[in-house]
Amino acid sequence: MLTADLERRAVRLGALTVGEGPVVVIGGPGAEALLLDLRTRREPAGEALALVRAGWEGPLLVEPSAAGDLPAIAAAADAVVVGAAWTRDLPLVRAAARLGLPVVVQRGPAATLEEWLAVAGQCAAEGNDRIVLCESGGRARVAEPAPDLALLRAARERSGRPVVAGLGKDTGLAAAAVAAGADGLLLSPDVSGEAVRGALEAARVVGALTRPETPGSIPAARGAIDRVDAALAVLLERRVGLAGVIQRLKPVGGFAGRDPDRERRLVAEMARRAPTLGEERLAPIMKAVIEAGLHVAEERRAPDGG
Ligand SMILES: O=C(O)C(=O)C[C@]1(C(=O)O)C=C[C@@H](O)C=C1
Repeated sequence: MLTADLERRAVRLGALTVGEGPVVVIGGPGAEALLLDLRTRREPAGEALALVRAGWEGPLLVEPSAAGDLPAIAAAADAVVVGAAWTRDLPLVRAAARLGLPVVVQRGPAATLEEWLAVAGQCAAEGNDRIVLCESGGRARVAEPAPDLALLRAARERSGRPVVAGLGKDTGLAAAAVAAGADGLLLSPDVSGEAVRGALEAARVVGALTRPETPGSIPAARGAIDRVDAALAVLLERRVGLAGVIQRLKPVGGFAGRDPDRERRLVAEMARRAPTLGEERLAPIMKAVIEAGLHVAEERRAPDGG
């Protein structure tokens, strides 16, 4: 039995790596990889793929509408998606695994963890170990299927394989899925641009807080730093708003009402979570942050003559 101690088997989908590094967003236009569901297309597979490829050179994941689509997929896609509807069709699963492409294995809505991992095992038995699991949930609770995040977590731990959360068009659970450990978010091909942007933001900001990264190159390390800075910026913006509220509530606000004791205490508290920096290095950082907040509060009060 595989355990969480085993090195996670990251899978490359074209230029995109799933399972190590940042959370990836797959789906419609604006995402890092596109998803093409041939079940929704009228043209033959080859034509539909040529159309998509004419406008997109990046990673492309394709779900077949029938076994006959597989050769066209092998020729033009970066991964084949074995959707929930196919997981009971073992000949198709095996044929998909033999294409030589990574396989995304979606859990059937009623499948248990064991049944789901057994489908992945069928792919591995064909000599294809480039498997990504996809948890999209069942139809038990809400009109739209929603991923079972506990199951996603368990699948990731048990298999050591990357797991993506299938969110469809509703990206309301994007942040929760990233926090639960999803390696990627899989959206519908026809999802709105706004939903894609929301998923990308959740992947960056929540991923920065919850997902350890060990980048091995300067661009990867800069990418990781950019994600941490994105989370820092969100928190700094929130902090400046709260600091403004407190200036209005205090009997004497602004620079005149500065409270050095409170500033020392909050730096000491932060040093517990940032021991590498420690109080001495955090103090000037927080001084700059606090003073920026006080300047903004004074600017905002100025028009009222306050
Ligand atoms: O806690 C306060 O009294 C505030 O005004 C907020 C705040 C801060 O930004 O955290 C700002 C100025 C004070 O010197 C201490 C803290």
